[in-house]
Amino acid sequence: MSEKLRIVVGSDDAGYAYKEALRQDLEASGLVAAVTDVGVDADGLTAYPKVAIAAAEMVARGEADRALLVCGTGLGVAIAANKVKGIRAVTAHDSFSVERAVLSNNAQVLTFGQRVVGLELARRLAAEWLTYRFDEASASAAKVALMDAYENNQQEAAA
Ligand SMILES: O=C(CO)[C@H](O)COP(=O)(O)O
Repeated sequence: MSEKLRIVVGSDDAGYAYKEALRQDLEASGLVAAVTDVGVDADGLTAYPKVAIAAAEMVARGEADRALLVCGTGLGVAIAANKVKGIRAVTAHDSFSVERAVLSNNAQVLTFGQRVVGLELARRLAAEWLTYRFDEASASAAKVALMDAYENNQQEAAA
């Protein structure tokens, strides 16, 4: 068994119910070292970019290994998380994409849309997601490195 992951979960109000269900699944799985919930709470109205950026920054700082984020479509939280340096966030609502998000793209952030995907499928996809680990020795690693290199050069040019 691979090392257990530290996972941060978050949502806006449109993703709250799924975020709660997924957090409970993660906590009960026995496959996760720690689950951190960055909100929202039941009556929370925090805009999705704030929650997504808070979660992605935890991953970028090395305080969590991955983030699982939910909004209405999954798209807004992915876009916001991708603004954080070093973060690769994807929306994926099918099993193959969830697998490739980790194995091809080394994405640390997976997002779901509560208004798009059924709860039971989201729960199953999250369970599958936990089992994958990126292989730094794989052929995909050089492709991911190209994205990192572009991002790092952009940062240097802006400095
Ligand atoms: O899905 C969302 C963003 O991608 C969010 O839950 C709702 O955003 P809104 O349509 O701008 O309210």
